Amino acid sequence: MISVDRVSKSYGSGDTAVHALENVSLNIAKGEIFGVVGQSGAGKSTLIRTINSLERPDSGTVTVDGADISRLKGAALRSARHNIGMIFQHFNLLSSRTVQSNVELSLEITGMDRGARRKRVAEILELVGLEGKAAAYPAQLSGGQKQRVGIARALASKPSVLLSDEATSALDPETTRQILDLIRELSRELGLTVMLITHEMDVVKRICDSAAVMSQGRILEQGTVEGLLTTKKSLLGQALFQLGEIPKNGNTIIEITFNGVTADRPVIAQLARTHGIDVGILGAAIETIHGRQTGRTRLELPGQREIVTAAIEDLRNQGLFVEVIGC
Ligand SMILES: Nc1ncnc2c1ncn2[C@@H]1O[C@H](COP(=O)(O)OP(=O)(O)OP(=O)(O)O)[C@@H](O)[C@H]1O
Repeated sequence: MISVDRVSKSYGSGDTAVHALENVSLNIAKGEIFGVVGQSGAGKSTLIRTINSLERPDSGTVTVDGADISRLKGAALRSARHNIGMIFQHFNLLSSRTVQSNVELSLEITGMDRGARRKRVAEILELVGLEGKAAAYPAQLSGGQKQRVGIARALASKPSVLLSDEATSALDPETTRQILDLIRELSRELGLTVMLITHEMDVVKRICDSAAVMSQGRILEQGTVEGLLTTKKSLLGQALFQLGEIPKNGNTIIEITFNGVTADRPVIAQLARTHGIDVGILGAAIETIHGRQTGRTRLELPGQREIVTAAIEDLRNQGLFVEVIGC
């Protein structure tokens, strides 16, 4: 649905040039929720702006729903842009207009008649949980309600793509969860493809199917969230699963990676029972992602080397990924 192919974009020239994007490639499938994470200045906003064509890449191609958006002009570009909705950190609502009027504005531009606009606004406000709020002004709404208006406005013209630029960064944790859940529901219900940029790893964990980590204009890694989280060397995995120092006391220290299938098995109890090992849990970072458990646990296995080796072998034979990280 969205394909970014070897896109580069610099600002300025010569020694002072800033390479905001360097040879960036990614593919987002229809209906997928794709997160882009990275520190400030990583190039996330530039990337999102090349996707809605607010920026033209210096080289490379951006295709959205089959349209080469990096090269379109005039009416063709305007039409391709109608297929892309966008939501923002600070909502960007017009304070002098009601909720109804804010949402309707995006439909006026498409030339839809007044009756059809009213009907569509009522529909979309219900979808985002704002029925009864059509006559309210932005100042009368909570942050979460304002973002719901932002989402309604972005989706009013039935785009197939939603771009989110730090849409939950100004919201408290509970409201963030509600808005993320709403985006996920809408994506599933409407078959909407979502690309969201964020500096919050938790956002990725909560709703994304796939993610890319950016730094200094480059993509450092990308893949499915489950894949990234269970890959030990993954930056995303490390950021989410911080298990602290490895003790050096002569005991064997292992890490078990759970990949969604095995996490609900009583692995540790079984290890203690079957092999008579007095297992110590040094840390665990298990998350439920899309209803499946994913993560790592760090265990200390005291006792005779042969018994511990046999126990590790046993875990591996159960299909678990086990690494010995200290002994
Ligand atoms: N219009 C511009 N002119 C000059 N430099 C720019 C422009 N827009 C972005 N940059 C530079 O490009 C780099 C990438 O910026 P960008 O805004 O894409 O990063 P970001 O990851 O979105 O950061 P943030 O999270 O702070 O918004 C930065 O070094 C920034 O200073």
